[in-house]
Amino acid sequence: VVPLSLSRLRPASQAVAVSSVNPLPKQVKIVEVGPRDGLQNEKLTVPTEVKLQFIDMLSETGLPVIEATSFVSPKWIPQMADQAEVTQGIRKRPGVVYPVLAPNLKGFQAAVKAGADEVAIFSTVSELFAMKNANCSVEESLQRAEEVTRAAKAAGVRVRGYVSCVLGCPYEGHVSPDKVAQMAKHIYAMGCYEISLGDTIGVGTPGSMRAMLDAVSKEVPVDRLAVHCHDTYGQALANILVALQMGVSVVDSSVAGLGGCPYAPGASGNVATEDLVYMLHGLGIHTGVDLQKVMDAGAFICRFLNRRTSSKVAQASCRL
Ligand SMILES: CC(C)(COP(=O)([O-])OP(=O)([O-])OC[C@H]1O[C@@H](n2cnc3c(N)ncnc32)[C@H](O)[C@@H]1OP(=O)([O-])[O-])[C@@H](O)C(=O)NCCC(=O)NCCSC(=O)C[C@@](C)(O)CC(=O)[O-]
Repeated sequence: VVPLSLSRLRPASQAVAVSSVNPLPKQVKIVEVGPRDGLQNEKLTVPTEVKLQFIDMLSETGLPVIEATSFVSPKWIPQMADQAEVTQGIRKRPGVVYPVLAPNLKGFQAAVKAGADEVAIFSTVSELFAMKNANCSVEESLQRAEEVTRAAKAAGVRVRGYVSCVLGCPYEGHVSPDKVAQMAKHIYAMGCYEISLGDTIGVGTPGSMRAMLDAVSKEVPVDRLAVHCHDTYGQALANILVALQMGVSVVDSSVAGLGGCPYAPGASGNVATEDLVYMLHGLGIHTGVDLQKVMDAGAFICRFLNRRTSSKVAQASCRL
């Protein structure tokens, strides 16, 4: 396990020009990643019927996208071994999309067989992270992604793309915004309809988020970008606010702040969906999401996992 070293990550310290920002979006699409990113790192095996009840509860909240599971190797991520049963068992609510992660063609084919109507591919800017996370080089991860996007196009399946470690890598430290921009451009050109920029280890600041989005939005239209912020250093909401100010209107989050990549040592969960919704509604931004129902889903899964929610909003609402 390589510890997160602040000196190697060189957090950006440039001034953020908040006075010259764009108006905030009127509406934000929230991509709930709790059932996948949220659960993939949990030691306790969550039974399929609990996962399905969790997803069904999330389906009732107004969330438009719920990433349900991942078709990765069960040897690598045992928690996702029931990917086909989960995909088949969801009570799909009309209007809600249920993407699944597909790291390679084998995963894609299994996902389609199980009835997935959207998949997500992933790559990264870090050679060491690619090796730890997917046992391949960055180049190989792109080849796999290319195979998936080609097969998806032929099958009429939409593909979302992730770029990981966009604000820092647990193994390589500082990441150049230009490198992220080139990777995002590459994945976008493959045919992904949206590129989610992952601060996998949550080391970004509003300064580094701004610098990275400045570079990426020169290569990919900003309305095709999403941000995916882990909250390890408590910067996620601030980083998301900067992204909104820069025109991003799609944000990934995880109910109860669950999550983290098993191959990103030291990283904590995603920004909590409850906290994100609270902030967005406070800014007058429409999400279509019912906060109380999200808190109920968070309480349900936390009860099962026997853990305290990481959502500050859920914690506060219990005290009130
Ligand atoms: C990518 C692989 C599969 C390569 O795994 P590998 O071992 O290098 O692949 P392989 O092709 O040599 O195959 C080895 C075995 O795995 C099987 N296999 C091969 N592919 C599959 C598949 N799709 N589903 C099920 N089984 C599969 C294959 O059939 C074979 O089985 P065996 O012959 O040994 O019995 C592996 O490294 C893996 O599953 N890694 C897990 C990666 C992962 O899930 N990471 C976490 C998600 S990414 C993330 O969290 C970041 C993100 C997206 O949230 C954004 C952010 O925060 O930045």
